[in-house]
Amino acid sequence: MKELKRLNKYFKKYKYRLLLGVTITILAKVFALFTPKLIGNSINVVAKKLEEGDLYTTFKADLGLNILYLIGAAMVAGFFTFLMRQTIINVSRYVEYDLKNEIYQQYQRLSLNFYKSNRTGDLMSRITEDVSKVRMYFGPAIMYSLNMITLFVVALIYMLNKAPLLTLYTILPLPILSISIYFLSKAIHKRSTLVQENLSKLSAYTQEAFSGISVIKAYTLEPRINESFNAISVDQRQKYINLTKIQAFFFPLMILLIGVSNLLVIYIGGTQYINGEITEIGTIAEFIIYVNMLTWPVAAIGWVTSLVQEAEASQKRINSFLELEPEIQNTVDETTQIHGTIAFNNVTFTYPDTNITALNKLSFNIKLGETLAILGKTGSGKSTILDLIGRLYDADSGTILIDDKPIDKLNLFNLRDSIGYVPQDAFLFSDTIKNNIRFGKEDASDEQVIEAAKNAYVHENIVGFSKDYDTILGERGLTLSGGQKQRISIARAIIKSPQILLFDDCLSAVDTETEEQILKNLDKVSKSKTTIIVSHRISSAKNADQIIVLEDGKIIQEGNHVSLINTEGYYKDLYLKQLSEKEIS
Ligand SMILES: Nc1ncnc2c1ncn2[C@@H]1O[C@H](COP(=O)(O)OP(=O)(O)OP(=O)(O)O)[C@@H](O)[C@H]1O
Repeated sequence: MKELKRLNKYFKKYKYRLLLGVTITILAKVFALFTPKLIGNSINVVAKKLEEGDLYTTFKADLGLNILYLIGAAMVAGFFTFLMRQTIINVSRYVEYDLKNEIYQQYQRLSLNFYKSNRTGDLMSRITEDVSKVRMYFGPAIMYSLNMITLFVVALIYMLNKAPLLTLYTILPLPILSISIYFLSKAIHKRSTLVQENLSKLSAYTQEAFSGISVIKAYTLEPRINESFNAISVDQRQKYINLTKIQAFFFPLMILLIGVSNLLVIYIGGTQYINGEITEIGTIAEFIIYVNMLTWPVAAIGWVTSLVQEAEASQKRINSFLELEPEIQNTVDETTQIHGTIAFNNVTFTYPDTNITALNKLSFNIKLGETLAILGKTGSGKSTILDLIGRLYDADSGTILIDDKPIDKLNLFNLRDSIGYVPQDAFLFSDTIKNNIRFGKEDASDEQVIEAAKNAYVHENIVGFSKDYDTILGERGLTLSGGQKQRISIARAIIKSPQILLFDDCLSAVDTETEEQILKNLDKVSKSKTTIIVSHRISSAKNADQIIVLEDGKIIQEGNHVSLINTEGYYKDLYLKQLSEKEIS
């Protein structure tokens, strides 16, 4: 129960609703337990008529009254049972909602590395499957426990009052039922976990196959994919069959044990009645109903125990995420104004998961409003520089200064707010083009959206779509070309009008003429802003105030376009190569 302690705050939060739920549950059960008594009484009335030949009118009146009470008690019990579910199960839904939000907010707080070291499937299952297991602890587990306790206490008092010895014999098989259901529930849980695991494997496989459908078709991989899919499906079928087999024991076991209890009541109750130890025949009927009413709550002890164990295991997994502290922390509460000078002094950074040293004692300075272009072979550390400026990671050694202040002494949210970042792989949400651009500035007017799109040189493309800016993108919407995606992603950064603009090789999918046009526009919009352009093309870098060339996380060349094309090295070689390519084309 240690892990579930974290949930006590929710008991506090919903204490009044829960208290109401407890009261209602007790009332519901008390009224439900009138039924066996009244049925017993009715049978006694009939027996009296048969034995003593009561007047027909007295018999009718007595029986009628009993039936009336019976209907009344059943209706009241039914009403309270409805309210019981409305309170306790509702509380479990509120807790489920709160817990999902708590986990989601924690996910948002955690740093990028957390996402790198955990699979998306795991993150999803914490918030869906694990939370729903925990909800079972709050809802059904509490409700059935209360049910069981109330029923047991009240029924036992009634029963012991009526026939103590018969009571003992009647409840004898019940613990066996409870223990068997506990083991059965555990076995069911084990097998259903296997089914769940295989199901996620199956859906992950299918999802990947659908995402890569063009590769599958191009390489005619369908038979091979079908074969693998079939193998997982067969496995899934077997796991389901195993689960069904064990589930099939559940009700027969209950019926068997109820049958045994009923037999005991009839046999022992009958013998006692014959011997005169029980005076009323109605008692036997009353006890049979008690046994049947107690069976499910007693079986529920076993079920509830396994529910609590599952909830504890799920909460343990949830806690392991909730207790994580983000690696990147905001240490400054007051607002910090960012202007945009950037300085790297001897910065070294190694990715913790791969142990790759992406930057090695790197130093450079960018003045306010200047443009720096970064070139270099793939894997030389260009994108890593941009990640460190946005504090997606912290450097291992050396210092990064923004406006002459160490980066970690700035308000993290102000820092990120002042950056317009265009990633290498443009990511667009399944929403309209307009809203995708507006992600950069929530309150942007339509005119501002159009202006940004024009500057990113994508306006013409957008107005060519039938719903222009209201065109939906994403899986069920329009598929854009790589270059169009990149330019919408640029428009998103421009509209923000940030102090620092970071472009990570985001013109790679556009032709050189469009690139030139966009760069011209960018020059206009980034007049007083600090800009870093990562690229593999000389054309993107040539107008920058400063150019650095990286290799293995170190600067191997720096200068401006003119100085670098006059120096032997990577830049000049690339320039000559791209120049000849241009001539060919
Ligand atoms: N998230 C990450 N986790 C672990 N290692 C990484 C991660 N990102 C990059 N690396 C490694 O760090 C090195 C530098 O990567 P980086 O992405 O900065 O290079 P790049 O110069 O931008 O490359 P490209 O031109 O291909 O985009 C590479 O060797 C890469 O494998």
